[in-house]
Amino acid sequence: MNSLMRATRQALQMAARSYATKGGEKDSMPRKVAILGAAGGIGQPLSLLMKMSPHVSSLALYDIAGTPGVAADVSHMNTLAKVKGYAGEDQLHEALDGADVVIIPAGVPRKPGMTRDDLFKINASIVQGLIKACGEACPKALLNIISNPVNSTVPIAAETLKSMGVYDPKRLFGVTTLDLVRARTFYADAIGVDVNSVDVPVVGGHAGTTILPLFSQAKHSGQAKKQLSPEEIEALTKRTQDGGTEVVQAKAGKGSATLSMAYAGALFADSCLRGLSGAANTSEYTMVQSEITSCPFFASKVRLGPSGAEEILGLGELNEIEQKGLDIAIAELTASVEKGVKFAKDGTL
Ligand SMILES: NC(=O)c1ccc[n+]([C@@H]2O[C@H](COP(=O)([O-])OP(=O)(O)OC[C@H]3O[C@@H](n4cnc5c(N)ncnc54)[C@H](O)[C@@H]3O)[C@@H](O)[C@H]2O)c1
Ligand SMILES: O=C(O)C[C@H](O)C(=O)O
Repeated sequence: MNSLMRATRQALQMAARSYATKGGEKDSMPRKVAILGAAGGIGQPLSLLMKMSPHVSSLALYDIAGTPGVAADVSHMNTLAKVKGYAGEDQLHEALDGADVVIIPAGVPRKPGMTRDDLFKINASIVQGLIKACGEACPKALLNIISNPVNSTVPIAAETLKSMGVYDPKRLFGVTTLDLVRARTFYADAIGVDVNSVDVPVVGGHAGTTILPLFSQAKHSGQAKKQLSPEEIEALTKRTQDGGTEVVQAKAGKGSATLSMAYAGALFADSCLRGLSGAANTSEYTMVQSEITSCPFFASKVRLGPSGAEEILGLGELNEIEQKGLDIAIAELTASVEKGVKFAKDGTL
């Protein structure tokens, strides 16, 4: 195995975090992962990365079209997972049947000048339809929602599953991992330390000011080359909140983050799989149904286990600026959650 392949596989093993199960043994459970929207900008590299995961034995690639090609391509990789492509709605249930984890990057991305909420009109129905199929075909699967606006699509998913009588709040996740990935990268660059040693909590939601990095709680090892001023922290906060827009503008009409999102989505899905297998110390920041703030859905650190989100951890101590940011985030996030719930209940767009 050459060094690039080894490094990539190691990265997929969650940056060399332990993959021992509680009993200290390697997981041997066959795990099925389904990706809905697998032929898209995120879906294709995400399919590649999940095919490289040592935790996936079966990979179902679903999209409205284009998946036979993606599946044929990815299936030639000499890694564990057996790959099958599914195209069109009449193959959706088969794709989902027996899935342990379903990753959903289906839907339209932003163009310059748009907010994530501008995607609501199209993506709300797409997510609702796909979640309904999940509720029918694999109600016990862990659902990883990537489709924007995440602040509304997660509550839409919850309401849809509730109306079917199969909602388990421990099994529904909004994927906010890209915000963590960005905050770590930007912070490590700013203070001049090894990015692998950096940890920055990012809580709240996944749009603009609802993305709240907590740099006062940032950790790293090694000697920082620079101490950051309050102005520099403010700029880092803004850059983290606007990370998605930075990519949308750079792509100039050709979509939003796909490669970094596929990486982030693979990290999160991999943690879900390790949690399912009982791996110790598995936690991620993710949006879940939550009581740690007044907002019914909120992203914070969550301990993952065999039943999904087993513990929602608190926010820790916030400084005065972060506390103000939290108040702003909660107000905006609550409105987006309500919008999602209303759509799911009466179809209001
Ligand atoms: N959560 C995050 O951090 C994050 C990051 C980046 C992008 N996103 C979001 O992810 C979504 C996808 O982005 P992309 O760049 O991959 O877009 P894309 O247009 O490249 O791909 C989307 C795919 O979804 C498919 N699709 C549409 N309707 C579908 C349906 N009913 N069933 C199955 N598949 C369907 C399309 O055919 C397409 O292949 C967007 O909403 C984007 O805003 C979220
Ligand atoms: O910004 C977007 O529209 C896509 C995604 O939410 C991101 O953060 O990159």
